[in-house]
Amino acid sequence: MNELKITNLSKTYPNGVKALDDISLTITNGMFGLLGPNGAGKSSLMRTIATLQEPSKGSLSFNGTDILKEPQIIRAQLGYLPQEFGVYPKISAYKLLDHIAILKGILNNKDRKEQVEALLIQTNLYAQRKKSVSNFSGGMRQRFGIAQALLGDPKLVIVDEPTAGLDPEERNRFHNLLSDIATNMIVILSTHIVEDVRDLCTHMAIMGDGQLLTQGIPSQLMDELKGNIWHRTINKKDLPAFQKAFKVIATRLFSGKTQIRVLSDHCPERGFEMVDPDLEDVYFTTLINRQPVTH
Ligand SMILES: Nc1ncnc2c1ncn2[C@@H]1O[C@H](COP(=O)(O)OP(=O)(O)OP(=O)(O)O)[C@@H](O)[C@H]1O
Repeated sequence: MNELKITNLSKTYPNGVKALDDISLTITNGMFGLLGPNGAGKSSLMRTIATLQEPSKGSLSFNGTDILKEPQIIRAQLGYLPQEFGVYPKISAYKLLDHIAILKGILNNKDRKEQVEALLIQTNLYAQRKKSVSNFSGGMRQRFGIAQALLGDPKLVIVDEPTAGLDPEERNRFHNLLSDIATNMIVILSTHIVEDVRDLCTHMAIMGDGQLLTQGIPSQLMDELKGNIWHRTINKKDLPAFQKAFKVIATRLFSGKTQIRVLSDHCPERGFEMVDPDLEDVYFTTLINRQPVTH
């Protein structure tokens, strides 16, 4: 079992933005979902774990090794799919993956050929191996991104907002690929898409304004809200009045009608119906309450 331990981690950028504020979190094998709105600090946390930037305070250890003191230990065991992969050179997917493998230190020709071919097959890109990645669709690029992250048999894989812009079929394919790899390693999925976490993750945390607002097992976090989520269809023009009177956590359109979900430990008023909490309720309730977890 691998263990990533994050203790009291803070990061303030030179411009004064406090992107991470005293984060403590322990992550073990499986898919871990890190949810938060834009600017919450997810990418800052991912880059710090990947040792691409140093924290201002706090410590980070991987399987007992202090990775701030010995960053090469995590670098050798890390696969990273960043939010922006940059520009792809106009060479074939096979050649590019082979090149990245050399950069990762896989120098034995036979081993490298085996790994590159196996990963192209695993990510369903073998048939397209002679095509340039710059001509790939968004979904194919993301699968290529996973292939490069898996080179060298990592124990920790970080994927930052991987499904943004993918169509439902590609997203599904990408999800299956991620869940297949997460059995023997830690996979951290950083996203603002609640469904990605709901579909894939055994553990999760929610960040807001650089702070860790909650963490736990998705089903347990949903159970904790049982009896507190109420639903009602309203006229759109009445929305401001409902927002004034109740804690409206979400507004959804369904067949052109406005539906609201309200957080309350009792029936807010006649016409509301109690519903089973979903992960979006956990997410929005957490962001509205904004009480960081204390350790
Ligand atoms: N290199 C940097 N220098 C200064 N400020 C930064 C830097 N990188 C991020 N920030 C700021 O830190 C805060 C957290 O940003 P970060 O990118 O970590 O959040 P995020 O949750 O990943 O959001 P997004 O999904 O938009 O990437 C934001 O206010 C952002 O503007």
